[in-house]
Amino acid sequence: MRSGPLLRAEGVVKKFGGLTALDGATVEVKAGFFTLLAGPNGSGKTTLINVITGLLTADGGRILYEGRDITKLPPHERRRLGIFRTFQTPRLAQRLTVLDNVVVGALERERPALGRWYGRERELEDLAFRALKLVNLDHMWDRPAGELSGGQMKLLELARLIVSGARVMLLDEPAAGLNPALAKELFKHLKNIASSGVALLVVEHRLDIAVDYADYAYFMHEGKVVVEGSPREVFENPLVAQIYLGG
Ligand SMILES: Nc1ncnc2c1ncn2[C@@H]1O[C@H](COP(=O)(O)OP(=O)(O)OP(=O)(O)O)[C@@H](O)[C@H]1O
Repeated sequence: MRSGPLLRAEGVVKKFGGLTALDGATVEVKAGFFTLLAGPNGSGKTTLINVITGLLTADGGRILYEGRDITKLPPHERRRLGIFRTFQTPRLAQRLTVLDNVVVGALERERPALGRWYGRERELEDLAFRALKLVNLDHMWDRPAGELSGGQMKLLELARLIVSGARVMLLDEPAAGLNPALAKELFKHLKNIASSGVALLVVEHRLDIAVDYADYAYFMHEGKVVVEGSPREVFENPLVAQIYLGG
């Protein structure tokens, strides 16, 4: 496993008019690690994800990927490097089977060289099936995606990301709307995905339920990282409690 970070956002500044949403935020994401990005509402978490994907242009700081400065790359080129994000609502083909939804994800990755899969459909399905196994959806492989529960659709979207060659996954509140038990179930799968070698950065403000699954945590406040360390250390830091209570 690589020891340096795959991705580093360094001293990122982002202003919206007179409001400073990011005020020199620095985070690192390592391959094989599940990294948590926590903080109260409005602390800049989503803005940071948007700057990392290139959806927003930073006013200061830089984004490094494998040590290379990608601050000026447009979003589609960052995607090509393997930097992916999910959206609140999964984008799935409802009438295709669960397995075929993942196969389509794999084909998207190979778009310039689709022909190379002719006669190798079996191999492609095996790849898709392995991704389904990672998120515990393999038993549903032949069901239409439209029949899945909301939580299962999120898992299917993650399986698609796995086969589409994501090396960095940025997930903005993937457990939003899930009760604590289901959220923990999701975090368990996220831990497996990270262990498979992906650099995973997950926005979640409920530190208490994520603490046992993540490897590292950043806590943001007013556009800065104010506490970082093991999730347990961050969770138990008095400043963190104070900020949440104050908010
Ligand atoms: N497009 C925008 N235009 C103006 N202000 C914005 C914009 N996007 C975010 N902001 C402001 O920037 C600050 C940081 O917002 P951001 O959404 O990044 O916080 P967050 O930590 O993700 O919060 P939440 O947990 O509520 O999603 C907030 O004050 C927000 O109102």
